[in-house]
Amino acid sequence: MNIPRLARPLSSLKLAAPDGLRLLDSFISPSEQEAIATQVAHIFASARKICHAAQAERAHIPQPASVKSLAHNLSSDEYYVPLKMELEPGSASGSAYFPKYGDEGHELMYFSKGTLQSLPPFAKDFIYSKMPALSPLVSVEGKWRLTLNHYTPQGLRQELASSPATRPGFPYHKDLPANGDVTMILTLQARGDMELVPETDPHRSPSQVLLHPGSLLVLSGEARWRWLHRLRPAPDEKQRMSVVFGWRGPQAAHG
Ligand SMILES: O=C(O)CCC(=O)C(=O)O
Ligand SMILES: [Fe+2]
Repeated sequence: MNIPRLARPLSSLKLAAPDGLRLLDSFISPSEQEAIATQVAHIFASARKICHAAQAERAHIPQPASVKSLAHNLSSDEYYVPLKMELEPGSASGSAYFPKYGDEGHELMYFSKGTLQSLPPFAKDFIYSKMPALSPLVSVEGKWRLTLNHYTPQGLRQELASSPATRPGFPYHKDLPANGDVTMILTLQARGDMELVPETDPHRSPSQVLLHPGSLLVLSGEARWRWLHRLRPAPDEKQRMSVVFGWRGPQAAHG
């Protein structure tokens, strides 16, 4: 295979890593990170704004008590807002925005259409310019899905109180089949502490991977389909964002 070797095999990976996991440190430069982070922050800011306006509108419509209490009982995981955002002139991208996805401070958004053309411009540019480096594992052709994660630290240190801030994590999961055969996680702004366990032995001590800003973690094969991964909550005041690309090849057997 023509895939670049692990840039940091021993210091970033502790314990045996699953087959199909590759960590590409410094996959993009600091200025590329900055440019992508600006775009992702802008998309989240627009989503919050649209959501806020829609809630304000709903608040003006009197709701029966039964509806109100039902709404309060909804698990936060089930609450998402479908959005159409015009990210480039003349074309609207459909997405689903979760203001709180599990842990407090974790916002998630995915772009649902599954085509390269429906993704925000920064994601298309990234795929066209950077994916050739992953050939032949991944190619530009095929289906693309994009998930954006935004993790805001909670309980920021006050002048007098000394409770440390904690950045939320993302609990153990396996990416949905709809996310395709290869998952690629681009880390922005702050380091992520990832842990992985085999789904058949979830209580064993996890393999650990440090995701440095600018790194790309590639999960395929065993690592994609047979292992679970999570991001540990971190005692850190820095916000972190991740851009997760899911790719399915044109010949893939899965529907
Ligand atoms: O934020 C991360 O690094 C991981 C995100 C993730 O696992 C996902 O979006 O499925
Ligand atoms: Fe994931």
